[in-house]
Amino acid sequence: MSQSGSAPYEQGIKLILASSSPRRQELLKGMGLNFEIISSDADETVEESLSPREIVETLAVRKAEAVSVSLPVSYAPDRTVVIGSDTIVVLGGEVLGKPRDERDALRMLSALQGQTHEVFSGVACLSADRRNVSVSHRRTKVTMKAMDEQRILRYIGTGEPSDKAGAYAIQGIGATLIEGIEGDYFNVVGLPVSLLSEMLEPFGIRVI
Ligand SMILES: Cc1cn([C@H]2C[C@H](O)[C@@H](COP(=O)(O)OP(=O)(O)OP(=O)(O)O)O2)c(=O)[nH]c1=O
Repeated sequence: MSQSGSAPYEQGIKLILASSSPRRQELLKGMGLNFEIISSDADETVEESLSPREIVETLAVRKAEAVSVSLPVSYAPDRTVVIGSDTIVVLGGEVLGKPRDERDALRMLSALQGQTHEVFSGVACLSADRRNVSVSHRRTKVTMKAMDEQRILRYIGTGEPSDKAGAYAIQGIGATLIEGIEGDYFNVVGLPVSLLSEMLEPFGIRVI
């Protein structure tokens, strides 16, 4: 996937996305950057006392660190930057991650319908030697239309909710369930690209 002559390789830096999320891969591609994908197998359990911001930032760092420690020696640790990210949905203090099964998706969507919730995405950028670490997050408010159970079940039947925080995808059929948003749309999809571009600059990676 890496190519010479394209950012950030022209700057002599390798970029790695520590994510198996197709959404994050597409969004990073959309920034015009060349990168490699190495999925992280980091444990995603966190202490219940953490705030939403702390959860997404902790997990973003954990995912990036898990990949950085497993890199082969051919990656120059001071010239390799790893990106990790994590997204959660928060409704009235309750954190909603990815649904365990369809029943869990029904529970989540029944709670979210007709309400405004928040989506938090954390982003971590770190040099593979872990000398430079940058971590931040964005928060977006999303209002979902009121829906009856039949409509929710039909949406679950599309299969779209299964691997998405809060059991919906704003970028898919789920868009038709959304009344409005306040804040960064890309943050809801899983990667706040505008924030990420600012975070990459101190690592010598300029998007434009
Ligand atoms: C709210 C919402 C979430 N999502 C997705 C983004 C994330 O992929 C997922 C949240 O789960 P995450 O645990 O953040 O990410 P992941 O397991 O998919 O990928 P990885 O840990 O390897 O990076 O929910 C959407 O695609 N659309 C949405 O509207």
